[in-house]
Amino acid sequence: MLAVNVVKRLPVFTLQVELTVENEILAVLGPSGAGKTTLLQCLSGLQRPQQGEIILNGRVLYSSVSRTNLPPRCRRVGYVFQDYALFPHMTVEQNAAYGITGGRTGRAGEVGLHEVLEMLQITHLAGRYPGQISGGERQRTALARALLAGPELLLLDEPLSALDHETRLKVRGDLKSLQRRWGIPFILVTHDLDEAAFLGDRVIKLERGRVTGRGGAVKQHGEGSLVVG
Ligand SMILES: Nc1ncnc2c1ncn2[C@@H]1O[C@H](COP(=O)(O)OP(=O)(O)OP(=O)(O)O)[C@@H](O)[C@H]1O
Repeated sequence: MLAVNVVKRLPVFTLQVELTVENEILAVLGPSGAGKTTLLQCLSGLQRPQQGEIILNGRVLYSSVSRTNLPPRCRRVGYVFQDYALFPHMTVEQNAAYGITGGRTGRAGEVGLHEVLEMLQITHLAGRYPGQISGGERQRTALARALLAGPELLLLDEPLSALDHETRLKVRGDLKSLQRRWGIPFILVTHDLDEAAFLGDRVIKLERGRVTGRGGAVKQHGEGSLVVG
């Protein structure tokens, strides 16, 4: 379980978020500039909050009280970036294998590289380079790399935004079953209400750094409003 309570001052507002996430998908919805990426970066260790704490399965990743701030590589937090950030000079298999690090425990130890490639349906692309595969396939490769690092939490920043409509519909179903199979919390950032409703077991809406809506289910109610259920 992830427990978060952070405060981070930004130039135009203060990000102030308190939430817990079980082994489920939390969708974070909100307009551009609301602080969604900043929140993910605080969780992954790429940015440092000013106050609060972040606790993942009982491990303190950040605490302003005990002055703890684990570096990203020690957090066991996977991050799939909006543009997937694959290494262009490495094949699909090499990119995915980059996630495997010696001595780490977790699902990556049990489930090997080839099983993950198989699960994500990219085995036949193992020898290709990122420039030779589609957007959806690049996304799967980035997911494979993130999962093979054995994360206890997976962060996905607009994971479907680079995909066309049809691929998006397919991949979002796959993402949901992947989370069920992997059994760790996923936090997924999106602008898209429909996507949040489909993917999120729970949804929060972030505006100017504050949670302005929480719901178990999102219903479209007029122009993009969030009905807290
Ligand atoms: N390191 C930083 N230093 C200064 N300002 C920052 C920093 N990171 C983010 N900001 C500012 O904080 C606000 C929140 O940005 P953030 O990228 O978190 O929003 P977002 O909700 O992810 O937006 P988008 O959906 O457009 O990606 C913005 O006003 C941004 O300009």
